[in-house]
Amino acid sequence: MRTETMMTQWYTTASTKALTALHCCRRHHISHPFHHQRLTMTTNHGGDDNLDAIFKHKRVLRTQVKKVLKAIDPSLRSQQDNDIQNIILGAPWFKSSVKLCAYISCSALREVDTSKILSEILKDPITGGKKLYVPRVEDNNSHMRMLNISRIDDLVANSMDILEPAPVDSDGNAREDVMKTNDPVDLFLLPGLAFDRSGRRIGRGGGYYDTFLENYQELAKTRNWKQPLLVALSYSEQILEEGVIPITSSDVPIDALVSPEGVIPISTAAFNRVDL
Ligand SMILES: Nc1nc2c(c(=O)[nH]1)N(C=O)[C@@H](CNc1ccc(C(=O)N[C@@H](CCC(=O)O)C(=O)O)cc1)CN2
Ligand SMILES: Nc1ncnc2c1ncn2[C@@H]1O[C@H](COP(=O)(O)OP(=O)(O)OP(=O)(O)O)[C@@H](O)[C@H]1O
Repeated sequence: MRTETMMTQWYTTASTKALTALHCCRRHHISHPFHHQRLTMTTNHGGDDNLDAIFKHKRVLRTQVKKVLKAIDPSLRSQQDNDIQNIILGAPWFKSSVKLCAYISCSALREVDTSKILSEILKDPITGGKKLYVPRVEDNNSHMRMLNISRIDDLVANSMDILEPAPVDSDGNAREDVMKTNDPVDLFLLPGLAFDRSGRRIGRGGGYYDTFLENYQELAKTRNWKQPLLVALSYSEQILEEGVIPITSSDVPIDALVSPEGVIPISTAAFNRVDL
């Protein structure tokens, strides 16, 4: 009873903070794009024994952020889409990347548009020198693969209405799975619903990305590869105040955020990229 009351209080305070953060974002449009705080995120808020409360709180935050995203004026959203994509296209860490994993944005989900970035990568895959891998959900067990595509036409809508590649290409050959390749991925462009400036990220609740990233990081470690830079794309309204996003030990922290105001480096890896 006492624990329940305490949890409800914590949960209510956190929700109020989240709403305040959302309102602040909307009014002030984030005035400090470069936040020089290094990432030290090994503990979680409340511990895994509070898992139910954490998942419940994440669900509340998802609902609130979705509402805010739906309320953004389409022309302002489109402006943010352009700004974010232009920042990425002009960034040295993007230009120098050779093997990338990126998401195929879904406008119905109000995700930051990636179409311009994807077209640029796929424009001239031979001379452009970049290889692209995109998500394909395999089952309901949080299992996602990243498969190679070389043309936007390689994509078909899945049951969730998100475009994804068929497992085989038009010639009937199995698409390359990034977990089975011999070279490291340098860059992940990640979707998400909410973020903070310390690297916390909330996805859509499937656990797909966290599971995938943990497996990929493990693979990179066993092969002695440099870890990829994990960069999330975020509308200003999705960056929440510190202390609002609860995390568990399964949540993989991001290295940097790109919002219309600029790149926000977070981890030591991001700060060490002198070109960031
Ligand atoms: N563009 C894109 N592709 C992606 C992801 C993503 O977040 N964005 N995923 C990242 O995991 C995986 C797919 N996971 C997804 C999980 C939920 C929903 C979705 O439509 N959720 C609804 C709520 C559904 C419900 O609660 O019943 C929503 O968010 O409104 C979509 C994709 C792989 N591909
Ligand atoms: N109360 C709960 N107890 C244990 N596991 C849960 C609970 N609620 C949800 N989960 C599971 O935890 C996993 C991860 O959820 P989480 O909220 O971390 O996802 P996410 O970070 O939004 O997703 P993604 O990694 O795809 O972006 C999901 O597979 C979900 O089914």
